Amino acid sequence: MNKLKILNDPIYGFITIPNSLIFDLIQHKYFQRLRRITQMGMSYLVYPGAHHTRFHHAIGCVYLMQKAVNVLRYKGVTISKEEEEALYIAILLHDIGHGPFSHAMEHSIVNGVSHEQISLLFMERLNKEFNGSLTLAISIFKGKYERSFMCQLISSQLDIDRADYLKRDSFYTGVAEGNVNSERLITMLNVVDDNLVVEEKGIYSVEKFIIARRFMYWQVYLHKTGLVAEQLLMRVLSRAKELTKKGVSLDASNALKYFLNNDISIENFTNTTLDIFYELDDYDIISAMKLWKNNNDFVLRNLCEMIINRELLKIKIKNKPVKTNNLEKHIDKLVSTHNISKAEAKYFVFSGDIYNQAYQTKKQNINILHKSGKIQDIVKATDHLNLKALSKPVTKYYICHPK
Ligand SMILES: Nc1nc2c(ncn2[C@H]2C[C@H](O)[C@@H](COP(=O)(O)OP(=O)(O)OP(=O)(O)O)O2)c(=O)[nH]1
Repeated sequence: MNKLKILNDPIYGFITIPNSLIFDLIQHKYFQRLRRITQMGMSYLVYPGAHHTRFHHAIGCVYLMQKAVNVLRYKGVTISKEEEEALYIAILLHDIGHGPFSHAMEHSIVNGVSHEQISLLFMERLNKEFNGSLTLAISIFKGKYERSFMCQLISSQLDIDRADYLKRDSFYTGVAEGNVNSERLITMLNVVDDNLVVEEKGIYSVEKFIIARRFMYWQVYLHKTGLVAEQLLMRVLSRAKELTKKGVSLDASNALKYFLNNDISIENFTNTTLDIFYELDDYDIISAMKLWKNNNDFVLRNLCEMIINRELLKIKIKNKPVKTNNLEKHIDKLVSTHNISKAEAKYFVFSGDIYNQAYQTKKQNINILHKSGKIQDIVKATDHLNLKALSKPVTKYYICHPK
């Protein structure tokens, strides 16, 4: 069977699958599941085109990693065949642990287990099945491999992940401001003492990249309507769990029922849990909400209806934390109009905060290599007045309540 396939990607054009192991991993049912996990959670309720999946993103990342390997080798950096393959595997599988709706449900299906931890569990399982062929990829993914630049290509402030998702999310949402020139950024990469650097002539592309990511966070990923939808989605699951604990039987797929019935944290995330997690994707959640919107429970029924019919709560973004009496006012109103308890009303009246930092000065810095050989953090190397200011973390606050 010919395993050297070519995929057609709307962003980069034809993507060649580099070898038969990568092909077998793509064909594997664990990876195919990513076709059913949306990349941007509920953002498609705001940007109707944003229906792309983790599958698209992972394949795009492999393409960019191939570019990076070629560019670095051309510049004289040695990368062995084994290292090259490990880089492709690590980037292909870096998001394999994302659950339904990606970030939107990360903290509601399981307790305190990140998608990176679940990605690692899948990689370790696949490593057994593929007789140890993923060992080096796992070491790179964990950031343990001694050649740091390889770990930095997988996870840093200028990594292949970000280079793909900004461009891809910009394409599928139609938000032009996120359209970074990923291929030029990669062309500017180099390695000094096994650390990733960007050549001086790439400074303006790096500036654009940092600003584009900031724009995408505030304008797209944390868009207030997407935010309220994702908050409602989390509440659907916590209400469903609460009802299940009280003995109410809810219709759902077996996989979803398992996570409603069991509080899973990293300590009890067993091999069986992983098998069941593999069964779970966006479709389980959508199907359940379609059934639950007719449930007798006021809270569950209304939360599901709001998402399915896109009749969301009102949301206001503020620069200061929301005052308790502001929340109480809306809670009391809901209690009296619907004759429900305060605890039930709190499913529809809540506040929270959102946070973003365009560039972190203290970890996984983006380093610029000057022609003189000097290496400098981008914040110091640039004459862009705003870049230092953009290193400050920004927190905003929100309140949600019925219209
Ligand atoms: N709708 C929505 N999408 C989000 C949110 N946070 C992140 N995303 C999307 C934007 C990107 O397509 C992708 C970025 O997250 P990943 O899990 O791929 O990477 P990671 O968390 O490492 O991102 P980072 O390196 O911190 O930028 O997820 C969110 O709160 N809501």
